[in-house]
Amino acid sequence: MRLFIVNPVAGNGRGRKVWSQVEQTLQRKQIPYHVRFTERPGHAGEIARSDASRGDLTAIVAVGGDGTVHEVGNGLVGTQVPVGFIPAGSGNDFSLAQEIPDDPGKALERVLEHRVRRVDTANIGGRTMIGFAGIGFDGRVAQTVNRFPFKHWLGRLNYVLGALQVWVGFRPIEVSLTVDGKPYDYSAVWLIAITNTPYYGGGMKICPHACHDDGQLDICCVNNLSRNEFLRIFPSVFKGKHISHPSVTLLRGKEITLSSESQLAMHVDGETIGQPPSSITVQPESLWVL
Ligand SMILES: Nc1ncnc2c1ncn2[C@@H]1O[C@H](COP(=O)(O)OP(=O)(O)OP(=O)(O)O)[C@@H](O)[C@H]1O
Repeated sequence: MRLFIVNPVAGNGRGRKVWSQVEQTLQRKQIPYHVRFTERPGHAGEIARSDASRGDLTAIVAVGGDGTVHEVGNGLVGTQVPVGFIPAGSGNDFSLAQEIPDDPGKALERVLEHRVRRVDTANIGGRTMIGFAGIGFDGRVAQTVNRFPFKHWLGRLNYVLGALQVWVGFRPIEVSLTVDGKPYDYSAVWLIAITNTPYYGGGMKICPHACHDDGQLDICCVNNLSRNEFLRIFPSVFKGKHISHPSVTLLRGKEITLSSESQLAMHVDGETIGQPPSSITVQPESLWVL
């Protein structure tokens, strides 16, 4: 039996509409299912965590956006219950990375095929990162976008508008990193992205070579750029072309430690978490995905 966890407010109510389409198909095909609707932030994770141990579930399917997948994935990490995804959010980077179709009917077909793959996640201070995290500029962009009153109408344009708003006042910071024990000191850092998947922020290909099952985390650090130069190279991230710029450094490793004198803003899968923890560790093949 599959359990569908539906976030009715994802994508400005798209979650509920997408679910009614999916439900009609399940009923027409006489496929048994359970459904639970989320009632508050964090609820999808609570449901996934408690229902994963029921023993009769073959999969838990998130119907919503990246925030819903983040919560359900956090509830299922380390279990053998796979997470499926029917995209109904505004960004849906997880579906881009996993090549899950935007069309709810096709996404449901993929769930019903039940082909399980194991993917890496990362432990970030006890919270699980499913796809991507960001520190600095993009931590602030996530904070800004999550507060936009019109977030749900703008889809992927949110991140462009959020980025422009943060760009105006952002002050680059000093950050020291270690990656698998090797130290790196960066001055005037705009952002550090840590990812398992190439995409984040509504389709930006920040770490174009990231792979979700290589047992490694990909890191992109952008530093020592003037405000105007940052804006000039920004569009190139949508095609992953930013990586040839001399201010962009790519690293890869299993364990990252971070320290900075400044207050850092961080997001994990687009959810704002405030000050980052001091270490981030890959959890190889820890989540089963449909
Ligand atoms: N019933 C609810 N009422 C209010 N908030 C909810 C409810 N259920 C879930 N949430 C919260 O809604 C937030 C947004 O969900 P989600 O990220 O899935 O959609 P989205 O923001 O439209 O999509 P995306 O993240 O892909 O842009 C999440 O932080 C989640 O915790």
